[in-house]
Amino acid sequence: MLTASSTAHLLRATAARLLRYRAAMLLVLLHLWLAAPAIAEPLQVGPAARYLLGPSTYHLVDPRGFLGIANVVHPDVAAAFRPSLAETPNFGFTRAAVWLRTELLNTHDASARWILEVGYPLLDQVDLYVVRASGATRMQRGGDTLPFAQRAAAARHINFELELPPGEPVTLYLRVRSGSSVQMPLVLWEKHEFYAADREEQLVLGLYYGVLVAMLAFSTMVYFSTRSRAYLFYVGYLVCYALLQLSLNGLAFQYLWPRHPLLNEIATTFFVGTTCAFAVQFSRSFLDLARHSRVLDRASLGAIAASIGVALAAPAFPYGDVIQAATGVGLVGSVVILCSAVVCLLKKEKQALYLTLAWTIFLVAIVVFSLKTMNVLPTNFFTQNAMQFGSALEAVMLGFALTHRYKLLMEESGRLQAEAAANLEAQVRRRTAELNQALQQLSTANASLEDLSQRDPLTRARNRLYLTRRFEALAGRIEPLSLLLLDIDHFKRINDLNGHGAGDACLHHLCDVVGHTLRGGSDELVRWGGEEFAVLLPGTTSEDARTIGERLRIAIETAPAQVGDRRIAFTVSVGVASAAPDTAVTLSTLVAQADAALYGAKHGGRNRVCTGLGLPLRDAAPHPPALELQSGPPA
Ligand SMILES: Nc1nc2c(ncn2[C@@H]2O[C@H](COP(=O)(O)OP(=O)(O)OP(=O)(O)O)[C@@H](O)[C@H]2O)c(=O)[nH]1
Repeated sequence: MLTASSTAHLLRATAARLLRYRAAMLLVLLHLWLAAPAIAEPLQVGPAARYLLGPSTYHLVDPRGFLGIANVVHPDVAAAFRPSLAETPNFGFTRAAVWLRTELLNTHDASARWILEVGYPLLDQVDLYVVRASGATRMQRGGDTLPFAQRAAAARHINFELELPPGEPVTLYLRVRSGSSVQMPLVLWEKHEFYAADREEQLVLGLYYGVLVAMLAFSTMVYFSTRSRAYLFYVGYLVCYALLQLSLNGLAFQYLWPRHPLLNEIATTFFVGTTCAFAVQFSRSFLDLARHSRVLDRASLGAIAASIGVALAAPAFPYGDVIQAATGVGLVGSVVILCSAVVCLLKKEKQALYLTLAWTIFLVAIVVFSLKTMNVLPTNFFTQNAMQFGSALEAVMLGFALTHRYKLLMEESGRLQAEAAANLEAQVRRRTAELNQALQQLSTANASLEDLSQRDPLTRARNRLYLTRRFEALAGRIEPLSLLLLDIDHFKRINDLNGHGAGDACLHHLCDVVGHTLRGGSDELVRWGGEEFAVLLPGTTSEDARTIGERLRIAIETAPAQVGDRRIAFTVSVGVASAAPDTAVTLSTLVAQADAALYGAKHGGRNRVCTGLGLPLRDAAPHPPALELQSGPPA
């Protein structure tokens, strides 16, 4: 305790300093002394479980923070205290030490235990002096610069345990200094009620964080399924925002880092910065802002840079400086997001509607909470938890926004898939058609090659290969079959007299004449080699074959070839071979028979038709056969 003389000395020194540094303040104080109301009656603490002390407190602002308890209990200084009147005495951001004084009188229960709760968890130093009527003073320290374990009750708000002897007035002095805003929601609780209320509050907060965690899980899953970065930024925003809320309401200090008051101090400003950065980046990405407004996109980038600056400054600069910058950044970020959402909404971007609603709800919640803090709105469950309700609703609304976006993404992906499937189908159809066409061309080319391989290149008549295959195809026939062999008479002479080209022309001419003379259908002319031709006559008896041979001979004899300006007449000798119905015969046998008959025709004087007789049909004839019939002009 200080002596009276030392107190007087200290007061004089105080007054001198005030005079020196704050003359204006002194005038105000003098005015206050004159106008100060008499010290009110102590607040009577009775059977109620909870007392709001705000309206019954008096305060004194000590700008330099040099006043101690010994000074403030002095009647002269005590008279300078002013009634707070507000439910929550609020001094904003101030470097001054703030003194609060309230007087209590327990009129009720000797056994009751009391807790004094300071409901603003960010206050750095809160010293409580309990001054008994006897003058005995007891001091307790509190605030978030002390480890959490030093709190009287393990609760998120700063608190002190009090003894209030029945019938004895007790004066409480609270000295507060803080880098944060100095707000003093003071509540006196009956101890059991305090714990019961704390449990209820924890339940509400648990529900709130449950909503945030659910949104977090949902967005994380959607991010991994869509890889859309807007979801990632939203997840970042939710994590930082949840940590910010935990820091602001004291739960982070209670549960996450109770032994690290310094970390607690840094956390708030750090998470304001990161939350703001993620929120703005989320809105940029979500709204595809660069496409809609370059100005707002740049403003967003600026807000993000400032937010990151705040987060980096958090551990490096005093809390009191950074928190003010953080508040400004948070405000600018919110305005930029809201403007971006409204601009996109005006451009008929439907998903901007959700963002606008979400942010409006959040801002309304801030306003409600602020109005409650300013005592414009009453303190009740809703106004007290306005921020929690607002941000939970905001998170849900943003969840709607992301779900809507997810739906759009899925629709787009479905459309692209259907388009791709249709394209693929069309491509397959086109390729199949091309392939079929190529196959068709190939088969035509093959057929053409096949045809070419079975034709004589000079006369374009069929060749031996064709005859062989045709003959094989006739195997198992039941009709008769005949073969003629035609050989131009004295063809060497034609060549010699008219030239080889004229000889070729005669070969062509022969083919034309035979082609026109033969029956259509199955009769076929084949160039057998040189000036020798074969005619296959399926279903033709020996008799008919001879007749056809004779018709061909006459046609050739009577139709000379026209080669340039010359007419070249020539004749042919014809050998006929036949196989009876149902008899097996080989081509070589038939050819040998026809060749023998031709041999007979040549030797018989040429230009005639001879039929082979007595040949064994199954084997090749070793010798020229006897001739049955000779036809042609008289030798
Ligand atoms: N221009 C031409 N001449 C050919 C062709 N093939 C074979 N010759 C000729 O046909 C002639 C056949 O002569 P020969 O075998 O002596 O028979 P030939 O003169 O008709 O006498 P005979 O058959 O006994 O009436 C030869 O001079 C061959 O050069 C051809 O494609 N074009």
